[in-house]
Amino acid sequence: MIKIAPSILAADFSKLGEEVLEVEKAGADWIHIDVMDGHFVPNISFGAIVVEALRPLTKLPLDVHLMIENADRYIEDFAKAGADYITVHVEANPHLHRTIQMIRAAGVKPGVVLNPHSPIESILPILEEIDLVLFMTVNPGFGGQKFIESVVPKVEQLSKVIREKGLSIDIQIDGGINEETIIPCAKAGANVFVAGSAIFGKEDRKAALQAIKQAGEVAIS
Ligand SMILES: O=C(CO)[C@H](O)[C@H](O)COP(=O)(O)O
Ligand SMILES: [Fe+2]
Repeated sequence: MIKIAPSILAADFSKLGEEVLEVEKAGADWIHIDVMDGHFVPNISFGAIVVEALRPLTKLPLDVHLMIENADRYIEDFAKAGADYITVHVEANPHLHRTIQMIRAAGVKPGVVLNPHSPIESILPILEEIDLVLFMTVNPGFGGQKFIESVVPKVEQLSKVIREKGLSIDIQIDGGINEETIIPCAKAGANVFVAGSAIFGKEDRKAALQAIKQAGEVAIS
């Protein structure tokens, strides 16, 4: 089953609550929340208070993508704010086991993120500990960038490993997803798709979201 997670990074921040409600009504499965610190990535977005503000508005899972250094220091804050998933970058977290255990201990589902150039080998030792792997198909930091197709074979490889090990792990793709780029990713085994500009950048969010979802479903049918 294909899940769509609109990224609020591309929403109108002056009416963020309404934007979230609109994509929920349009059929969103998760809400993707991009946290950027201006260190790990060159951009600054927002912190846990935004998660806390959105939590009472929706029952959808809040999927918090931490593009920050020292993630351990902020896990408790995001958990208390109401995150359902917290994903951390392998490139920014040298003590991944500890970080993942902290997320789990805080009652949140942990996931790891790989930048487009990062090999899947770096996460094989912790596959049993996580609920989600996120493949970046752009370099993190900004919305609206072009999809990097060379990530797709990595998705296929990991998907095979997960199947062989009999694990139940969501594979998420983030960056440049639209109704065309979702096709090779879904075929490669991904099942959760972040889309920012391809949904919030469109007048008719429902039509945009449903077109992306349907393209993914057709690809795997
Ligand atoms: O993590 C991100 C950027 O670092 C965003 O989730 C991603 O860029 C979504 O935006 P778009 O769909 O417009 O590419
Ligand atoms: Fe993201």
